[in-house]
Amino acid sequence: MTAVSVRVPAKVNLQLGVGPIRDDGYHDLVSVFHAVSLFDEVTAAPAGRLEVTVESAPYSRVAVDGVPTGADNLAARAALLVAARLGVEPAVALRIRKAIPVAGGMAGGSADAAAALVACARLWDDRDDPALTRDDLLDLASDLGSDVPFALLGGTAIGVGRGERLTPALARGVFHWVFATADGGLSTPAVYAECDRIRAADSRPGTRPQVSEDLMAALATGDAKNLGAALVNDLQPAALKLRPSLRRTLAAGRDLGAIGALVSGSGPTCAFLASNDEHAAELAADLDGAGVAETIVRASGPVPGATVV
Ligand SMILES: C[C@](O)(CO)[C@H](O)COP(=O)(O)OP(=O)(O)OC[C@H]1O[C@@H](n2ccc(N)nc2=O)[C@H](O)[C@@H]1O
Ligand SMILES: Nc1ncnc2c1ncn2[C@@H]1O[C@H](COP(=O)(O)OP(=O)(O)OP(=O)(O)O)[C@@H](O)[C@H]1O
Repeated sequence: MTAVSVRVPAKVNLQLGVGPIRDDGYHDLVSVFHAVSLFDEVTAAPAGRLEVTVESAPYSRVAVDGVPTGADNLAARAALLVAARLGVEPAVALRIRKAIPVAGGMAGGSADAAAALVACARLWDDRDDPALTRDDLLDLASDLGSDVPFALLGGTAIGVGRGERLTPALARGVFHWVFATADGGLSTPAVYAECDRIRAADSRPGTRPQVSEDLMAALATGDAKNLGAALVNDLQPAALKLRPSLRRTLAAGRDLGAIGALVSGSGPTCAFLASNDEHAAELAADLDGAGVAETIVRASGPVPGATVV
């Protein structure tokens, strides 16, 4: 069997509604996920034992030094789960080429896990009579992390529960984005904990979130301006508290004409919506010049989830 490569997209949450903390430590969410054209690639090749290498993708400047290469890499954990389910040895070399910022709020580790699930299933499962269905892969994905199922699905989708229970959303057209990455990541649990602290200090435990009607209407009609106005992230105040410099980044994007601006997921990457491709190119150049970010990258969405290439 030869090597299998899988390309997998980053995500931005168009809406991230966060409910009160649950007994299991997670928060009930309403998450409108949107997959964008910033891709990691995971190649799975037969090997003597499980090995992981991580590098920056060609033409990308992602700092990969903090990413684990042992069994705690999410892609390695995905390979181990698939091997256990199929009753085979996890004898695979996983080569991860990253363009998704690490600990950036764009679900890079989750994307690699989803890619490894697909790559290992293709490598080890019977093509004519597969033991693992798409639903089995989605179940394994949700065991790996709340964002992993969406990285399999891609497109635009509403996630509830921890964010792992997905329904595709009706979305028309293509949206053009500019992402401003930051130097150094933010820890997802730390951002959720800060969100709880802010709410406790305000005596507001958080209410059960609802899907934004305005957002769904903007998606269904492909109206970028209305989408920009409807973007919302309940984790943003916490991310700004932990990384105050992001206020300047968001303000710069708005001042330079972005039609929507928000922190992506748990941050610290900031996402800016442009009216069209040309506007995105201008906004990216202007944001680059403003010096308010580590790197500026353009992407469009929605794009498909983890795909064999
Ligand atoms: C911020 C988002 O990226 C938005 O899509 C996700 O909610 C985070 O998803 P993820 O990184 O896949 O998160 P997981 O690996 O499942 O959980 C990491 C930690 O994030 C917090 N967490 C995550 C999801 C959730 N619904 N509530 C939480 O409180 C918990 O502290 C948890 O221990
Ligand atoms: N394949 C991987 N790629 C990146 N990080 C990984 C990977 N496997 C494990 N990790 C660990 O996970 C941590 C979070 O990284 P990740 O890039 O997934 O963050 P994130 O994009 O903020 O996540 P999310 O948006 O899902 O909350 C990293 O600090 C790293 O130690």
